[in-house]
Amino acid sequence: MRHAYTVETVRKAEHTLMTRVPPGTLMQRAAAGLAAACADLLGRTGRRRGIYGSRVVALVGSGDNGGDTLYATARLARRGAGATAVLLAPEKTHPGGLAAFRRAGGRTVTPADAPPLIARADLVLDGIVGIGGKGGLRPEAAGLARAAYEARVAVVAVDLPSGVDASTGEVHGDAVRADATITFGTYKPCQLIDPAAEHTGALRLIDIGLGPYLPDPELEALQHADVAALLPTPVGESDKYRRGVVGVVAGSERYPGAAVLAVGGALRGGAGAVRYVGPAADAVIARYPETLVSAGPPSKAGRVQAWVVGPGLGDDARGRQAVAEVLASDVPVLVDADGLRLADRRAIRERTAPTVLTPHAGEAAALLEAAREDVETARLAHVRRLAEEFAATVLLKGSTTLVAEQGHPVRVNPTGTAWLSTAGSGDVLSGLTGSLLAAGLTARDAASVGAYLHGLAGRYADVPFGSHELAERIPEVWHSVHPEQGA
Ligand SMILES: NC(=O)C1=CN([C@@H]2O[C@H](COP(=O)(O)OP(=O)(O)OC[C@H]3O[C@@H](n4cnc5c(N)ncnc54)[C@H](OP(=O)(O)O)[C@@H]3O)[C@@H](O)[C@H]2O)[C@@H](O)CC1
Ligand SMILES: Nc1ncnc2c1ncn2[C@@H]1O[C@H](COP(=O)(O)OP(=O)(O)O)[C@@H](O)[C@H]1O
Ligand SMILES: [K+]
Repeated sequence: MRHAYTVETVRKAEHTLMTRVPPGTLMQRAAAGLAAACADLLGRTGRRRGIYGSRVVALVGSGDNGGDTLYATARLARRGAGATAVLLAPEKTHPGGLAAFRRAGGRTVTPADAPPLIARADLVLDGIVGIGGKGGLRPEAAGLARAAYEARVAVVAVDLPSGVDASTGEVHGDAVRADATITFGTYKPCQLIDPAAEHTGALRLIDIGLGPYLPDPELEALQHADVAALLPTPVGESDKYRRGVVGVVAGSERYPGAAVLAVGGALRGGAGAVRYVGPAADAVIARYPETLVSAGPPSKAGRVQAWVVGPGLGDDARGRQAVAEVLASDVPVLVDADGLRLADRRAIRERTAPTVLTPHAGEAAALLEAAREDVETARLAHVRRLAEEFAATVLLKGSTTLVAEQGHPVRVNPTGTAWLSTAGSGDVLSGLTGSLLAAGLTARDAASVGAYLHGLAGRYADVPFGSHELAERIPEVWHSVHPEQGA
């Protein structure tokens, strides 16, 4: 599991740790890790395939982020790199870092003289601001970031790409675009949540001894081992009912395909059986003959361990009634797509069994009466608000999928690809996640494991793919996560 913390928490932990180690220790740990990571990178990608003779340009701001950068660049200079520091605030530059840099033979220049040096560099270190940054980059710093981007030089962000909001992943104004980010002590939300995560590049954590001083995480991201431990596995005495039956209420005369896609996802999520309820039974059976189908209302369909309601449901009276019946049940319910529009807000809030809502940004905006772009630019705040207002587990889809439930750290999905933004891919996700719910995972685990597997399926599928491909890829994905199971 990867954990991330906001600036406030990082500062508190650092404060405690700093009282227990000699002054300057943490910065030296950070700089040593940073220099080693840059050395690796220069070895692999620099024009000279190594540190000696390489050209390193450090962009140095007024705080400790600039200090880390100067100490690290001094280390590279001592190993033969030609090092230049662009000082954005010469009179406020970290004095110890600057002295070390000069002793190592580094030279300093003004921002005005920097662009040609940046264009010829093998590596640019972004030490403009770290966790002390406020708002987007100031114009002078923004110009340097642009010069590096336009010259296609490799950029390593020190702690985080300067200009992004460390605690929320929001980006207000100009920010550095890094190829790699070397972060210290713990991950920060900006490295995991878009739009800031898009600026981060490859991410590496340097241990500076902060771990014991950090509280419960504010954000977490599952990794393969976490997902493997959560995947449902049939045991000796399992039968289809014990493995869980998932009911799928989806599709309409107009959108039969949504039913097929949701059922396809559900068949791959580990439940023992899939029960389909709705008017698209013929299409479902034609593709997946193992589905149990019924044409009547959900309340007459027989027992299930979890319901999925909404994909392609349309918005007529039948759909509305089906959503109400499902919400009135005493088993976990996942509400997606049209279901989100048809569901009565109070009925969701008053449920005692778990409820998972899976809106994309547009649906989330409608639920919160907010603007879509506000949801997209401040995903963390909005997913938390939804979880609170609806007293539900909320999976907010999009470029970064987030799962929020009150009283728990928000989960960030680390898998996925923009190729998933194709019609019907959300239907597969809802079926898959509902199946995990029926198999007995908690709402939060089902949502985060569903998003994880779905995201990997998108990465495994040959592009460009149609959404039906995603369900077919799940066994392969399952196997990659849990090598003793799956394809
Ligand atoms: N604490 C620790 O134990 C450890 C911390 N470590 C390191 O310290 C970093 C945090 O250092 P920090 O607190 O000095 O803040 P930092 O991010 O360098 O920036 C501060 C200055 O930047 C300026 N500025 C602000 N916004 C700006 C903008 N938009 N555009 C341009 N400039 C802007 C503003 O200056 P102003 O001009 O307003 O006076 C402000 O004072 C952390 O990320 C990590 O790298 C490691 O060594 C490990 C141990
Ligand atoms: N830019 C993106 N990067 C990664 N994943 C994305 C992106 N855009 C959308 N997705 C994913 O694609 C799926 C789309 O779901 P949804 O919006 O419900 O589409 P549909 O309604 O057509 O099924 C979601 O899983 C979402 O997280
Ligand atoms: K930085």
